[in-house]
Amino acid sequence: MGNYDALLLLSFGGPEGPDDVMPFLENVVRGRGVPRERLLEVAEHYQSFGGVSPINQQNRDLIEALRPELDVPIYWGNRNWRPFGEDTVLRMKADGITKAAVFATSAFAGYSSCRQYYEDIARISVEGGPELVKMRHFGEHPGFVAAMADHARQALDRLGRDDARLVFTAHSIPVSMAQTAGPSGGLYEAQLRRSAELVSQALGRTEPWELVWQSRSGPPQVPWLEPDVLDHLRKTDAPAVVLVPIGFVSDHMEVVFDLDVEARRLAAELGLPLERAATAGTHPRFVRMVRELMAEPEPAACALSCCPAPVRRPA
Ligand SMILES: CC1=C(CCC(=O)O)c2cc3nc(cc4[nH]c(cc5[nH]c(cc1n2)c(C)c5CCC(=O)O)c(CCC(=O)O)c4C)C(CCC(=O)O)=C3C
Ligand SMILES: [Fe+2]
Repeated sequence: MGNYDALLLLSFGGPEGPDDVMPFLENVVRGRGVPRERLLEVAEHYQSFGGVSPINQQNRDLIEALRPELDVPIYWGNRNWRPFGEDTVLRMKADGITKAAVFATSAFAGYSSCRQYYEDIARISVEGGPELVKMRHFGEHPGFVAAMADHARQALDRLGRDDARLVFTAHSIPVSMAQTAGPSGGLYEAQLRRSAELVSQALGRTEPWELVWQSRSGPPQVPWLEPDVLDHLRKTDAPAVVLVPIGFVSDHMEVVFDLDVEARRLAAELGLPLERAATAGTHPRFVRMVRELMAEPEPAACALSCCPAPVRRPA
């Protein structure tokens, strides 16, 4: 395997109990101008799941699935909650790790999905500690595509009808952030569309699919990518829908709340047959992809001008 002596799984982090929820959310939105009401609403989503985000267990499961695949130690650190990346890197240094591949749990270009992980790497890196090399975007990698296609197929089978439409979903982001994603802009959406098309092709489908957005945050006066998945379901002429959360790598809170609770409830009200495809999670082909990424030539870091941080607004 390449010349890495460890893998660092770098993730978002999430609360592990009711008392963690508000401090976690404060970490996430520090300086990002997310209105208080939105924060309290999202806190309720977490509290309705006992204050526990599924993302941490998902990451633990991914690490267990990766162990037999890799011949180097695997470390885990987060941006917004324990185990914090800062602490993990100190352990890696103490263990004598010199150069680690960084697998960020986010597949596509953009500030939130890519640049912010570079910022994390810069912040947590320490003198005499491991060099941290971020792996490339993987939303169009055959391993990711095959895992998503497999899960979409299973959801189609559960629904049991061949007239269902594939409706891909991804996290909405501010329009300004979408416009500055990638070296020449628009790369978040462009990569998502290519990935969705590859999944559709892998299923041998020629029917049209759609890409819609979910989990909008931020102040209402700032435009974010649309249409929202719920608005889309209200208007769709599709006789049945399979939601494919292509923009997420595991079934975390946005997926289990915004899709499995909200979208499902709406579909039931509308009488619209709907299933949700699983995310890549620990699909064996996805797990193998991590090893394949580590065996590739060391990826060049994105240019610093790429996916700039949004202008900060006070809450
Ligand atoms: C593109 C994207 C991804 C996908 C790529 C990736 O996976 O990295 C993603 C993932 C995630 N987002 C997550 C959670 C949150 N995101 C928030 C807020 C925001 N997300 C944004 C974008 C994205 N977010 C943006 C532009 C904001 C506005 C504030 C800001 O500019 O930062 C907020 C604040 C409250 C609110 O929702 O308003 C929370 C709690 C969790 C953890 C879930 C769990 O606990 O299971 C995960 C994996
Ligand atoms: Fe988010």
